[in-house]
Amino acid sequence: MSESDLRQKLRAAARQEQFLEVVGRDEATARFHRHLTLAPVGSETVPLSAALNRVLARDVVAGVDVPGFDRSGVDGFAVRSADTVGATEERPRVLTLNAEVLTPGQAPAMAVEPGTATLIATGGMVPRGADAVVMVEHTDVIDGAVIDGAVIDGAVIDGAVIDGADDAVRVEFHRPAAPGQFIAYAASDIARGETVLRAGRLLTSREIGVLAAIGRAEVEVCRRPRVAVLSTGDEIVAPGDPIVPGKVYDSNGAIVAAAVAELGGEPVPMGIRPDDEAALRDAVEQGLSGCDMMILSGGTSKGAGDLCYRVISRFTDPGIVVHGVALKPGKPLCLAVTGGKPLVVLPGFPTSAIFTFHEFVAPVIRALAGLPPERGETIPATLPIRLTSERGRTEFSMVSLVRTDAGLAAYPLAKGSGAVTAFSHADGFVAIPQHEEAVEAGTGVTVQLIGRGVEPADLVVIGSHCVGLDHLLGLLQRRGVTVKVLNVGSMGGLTAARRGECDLAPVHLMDPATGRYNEPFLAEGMTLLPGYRRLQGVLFRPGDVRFEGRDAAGAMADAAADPGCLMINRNPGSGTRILADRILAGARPAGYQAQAKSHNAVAAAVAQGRADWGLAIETVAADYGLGFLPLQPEHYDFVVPAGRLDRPAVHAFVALLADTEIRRWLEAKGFSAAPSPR
Ligand SMILES: Nc1nc2c(c(=O)[nH]1)N[C@H]1C(S)=C(S)[C@@H](COP(=O)(O)OP(=O)(O)OC[C@H]3O[C@@H](n4cnc5c(N)ncnc54)[C@H](O)[C@@H]3O)O[C@H]1N2
Ligand code: MOO
Repeated sequence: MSESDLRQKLRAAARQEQFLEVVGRDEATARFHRHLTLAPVGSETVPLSAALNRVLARDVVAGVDVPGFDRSGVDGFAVRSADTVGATEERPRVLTLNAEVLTPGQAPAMAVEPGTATLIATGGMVPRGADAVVMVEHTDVIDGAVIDGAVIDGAVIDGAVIDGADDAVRVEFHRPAAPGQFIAYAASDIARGETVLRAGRLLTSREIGVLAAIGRAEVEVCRRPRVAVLSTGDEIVAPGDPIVPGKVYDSNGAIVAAAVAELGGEPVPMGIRPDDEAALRDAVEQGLSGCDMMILSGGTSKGAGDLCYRVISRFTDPGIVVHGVALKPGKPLCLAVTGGKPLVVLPGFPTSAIFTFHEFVAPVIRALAGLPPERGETIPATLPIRLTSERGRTEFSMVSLVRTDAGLAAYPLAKGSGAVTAFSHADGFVAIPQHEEAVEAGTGVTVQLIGRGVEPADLVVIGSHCVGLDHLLGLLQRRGVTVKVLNVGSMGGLTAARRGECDLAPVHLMDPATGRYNEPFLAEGMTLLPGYRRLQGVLFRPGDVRFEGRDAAGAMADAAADPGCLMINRNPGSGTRILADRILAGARPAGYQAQAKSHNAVAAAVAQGRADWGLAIETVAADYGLGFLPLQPEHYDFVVPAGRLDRPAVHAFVALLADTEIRRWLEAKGFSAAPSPR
């Protein structure tokens, strides 16, 4: 490309198209629904064996009674209850046995006349005259040679005829029978003509059981709406393919397809298309022709190459009805309808994509699939930390809920719209109205629950992240201890421990005055469980002579004086930042303001050349193939808040920490796990 062509392209890309009109959530929904038929796309009949997770298309009315006859619920004797009145162990009532045995499936030939009883098995048809069944355990056969308990299954005397007054078999009844005792009357479960299941019901194993009980071999279910799912963007790579920096695995395609299936739709994955208008046009045409609905993601905002919206704008029946919603995440959402079919472009950012999917698209899929609208559940909680928000958009913050003595605390999972994990780790979200800029710590909020709601964990861990701890917690989970982890850094963990929000706060905080780790930070009543040590040092690319073979402090001093040698720093409040500031003693190397939030982020920046050096732990340097100059071991310990030490899950964790096998594993991973001199 010539330089002038390039300049022209740059100018065009820099002058971005604006959103059509940013509207509120309710207005966006109303505009979308106005052009849609929110009803099942059709129905089909399937065998019961294929009915699981389908949605019933019509009410099901029973054509038979269940049970279809008066049925005995026990092995015993069918009697007239009046004949047993006053029976006791000492003065039993004696009845004469009728000459038939009622096994299940066999219609009675004889009535139970006064003074008689008929031997009947569980599931047998109660004969005329009888109004109760007495369990065999509460009787004695006077002529024991013919009948004992084992006979009742029908094996021994099945078909045998006990006739003649001389041969009469008599049975003693030791307690009175209540009328109706152990009889399930015909139609007591399901009556013929009764509506047993209603349209819109999701068929689980339980509903399938009901259908089988009334003799249905097939059932009419809603046809699953076919939903084409397409990811767009030059940078998007299919999972399984190799990846290089700058590219991104297609998570939207997988999550949207799975969510469509969860909602009763049939996802039709169309893979990935690059930012190419013709390719996108073809894909949209193909998706719309074979499906009831199409969902794209990416390329809907203002960036160079955001083509989806342009491709869709050619539809005018009515085509795009919303482009831009006053929500965060989700602003660039594009909702369109063509040929009566919904056509949606979700924002590319994963959290934005899945959030807008659940807000705007899921209700439509449910309706097309025949499912009733989902009822949103809310729960009150308190914000433990201040939450800021962008004015002008209703902001939804994903939160993770933690139980405290004072109720639930809602921890914001502040990872931004680009994160993939925020939605999957969240228990729910809170909305910050569009005119508010912040919600202060301690404010009561209403949490809209997602998924299965709040699941209390046995062990709540809030604080600094470490791969060593990940391993320990994984072992605990496998031993049946449920764990909830929130990585909020050492300072955040300490504050959570002070408020009693966690069982363990992993921390690595050095007191700048004394150089001592963790202990100086403990508040009254807190206990410190000694963990292990991690070697902190300088990360650099192998072969960089500014660092290779040098001592860490000297190399840092020289780097700080060289404007061409870029540092990547850590966030204030992290243990590593405290260490860096202590060693730099007021020096401000180039790059000092760039603050990564984890050891891994420091390593990635150095490995990819966006920075030349930074401080992190040795294990991470090894993972990224980087050089490492050791500075000092830091203590990674666990703060236990007052009153939590005796919890069984904490005990289990303490036992793990003491396990020789585990300490050996930690040593092998580069952590120093020997009892630490303090
Ligand atoms: N100047 C402005 N820039 C942006 C604005 C704005 O108002 N003014 N809005 C921002 C908001 S809000 C969002 S959300 C994003 C969404 O942009 P797009 O929908 O155009 O999405 P892309 O630019 O294509 O991608 C954004 C981001 O997401 C990644 N991505 C895309 N597809 C996938 C996928 N299938 N799986 C995983 N990740 C995906 C992509 O690589 C980008 O990192 O725009 C802001 N910009
Ligand atoms: O609305 Mo975007 O989804 O803020 O990130």
